[in-house]
Amino acid sequence: MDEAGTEPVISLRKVSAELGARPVLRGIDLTVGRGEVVALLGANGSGKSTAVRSIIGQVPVSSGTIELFGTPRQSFRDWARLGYVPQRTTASGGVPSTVAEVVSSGRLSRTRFGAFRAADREAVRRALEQVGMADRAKDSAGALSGGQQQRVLIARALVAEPELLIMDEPMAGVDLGSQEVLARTLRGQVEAGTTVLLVLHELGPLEPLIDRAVVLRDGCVLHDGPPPRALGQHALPGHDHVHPHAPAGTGPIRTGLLS
Ligand SMILES: Nc1ncnc2c1ncn2[C@@H]1O[C@H](COP(=O)(O)OP(=O)(O)OP(=O)(O)O)[C@@H](O)[C@H]1O
Repeated sequence: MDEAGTEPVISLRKVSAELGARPVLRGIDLTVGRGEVVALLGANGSGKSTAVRSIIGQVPVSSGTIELFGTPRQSFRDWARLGYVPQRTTASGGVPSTVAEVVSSGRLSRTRFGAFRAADREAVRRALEQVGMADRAKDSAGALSGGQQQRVLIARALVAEPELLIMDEPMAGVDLGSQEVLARTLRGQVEAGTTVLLVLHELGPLEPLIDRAVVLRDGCVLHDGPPPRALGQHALPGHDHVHPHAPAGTGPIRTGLLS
């Protein structure tokens, strides 16, 4: 643990990244302090996913520095301290596995030599309970609805009891019931002191939990401060965000994301 209590959990300074020949992040600064809940907002293609993927090392940066828990990302090894929920793909990944198996995979970083003990099995049960999926543990992950799969992916991130949770659009394509479960789960995490960085396309039901919002536009930070009021309320006509997971034919979702 950080003795001083002031060291940021995530720190990006002047980070730039290119995908192919395209500059996607253009010198962004982003700091997340211990216990903070920060929303990363912005229009489609503004660089939100690329920013979080650069933090976890999935996207190389061309300049700037990234630190996790005060350690330069290149030398950071303590990945069990971090839980990551990617932008939703299927929880089963095409491989037939049960809900309990998917969640157990998130616990490997906490086991000794991969051997599961009673405490690990208990952690899996608890994580599934947190997301309201304890009764589905033996079901095939591929047979679940999108919202249920998202709950399983969140349980997989929580099962290692991370200090930092990074989630890429956790509410995307998730039904109202699951959204409420996820908001409640996240509230529990925040109350327990977990630091959270969330990519969102609107604040929605998570708004009361958000301490600060960072809005990206075209790979640059447009706003860093209190969550802009208008952002959650679909307020500004003409500022559309088309969600990649939106069912065909639903049209753009208006979010007023200063795009
Ligand atoms: N593998 C890739 N190769 C080239 N360009 C890419 C690649 N992945 C993403 N991009 C481009 O990078 C830009 C930023 O993408 P990114 O996914 O970070 O945006 P985002 O803000 O998360 O968008 P969304 O809200 O749609 O998820 C987009 O213009 C996108 O087309």
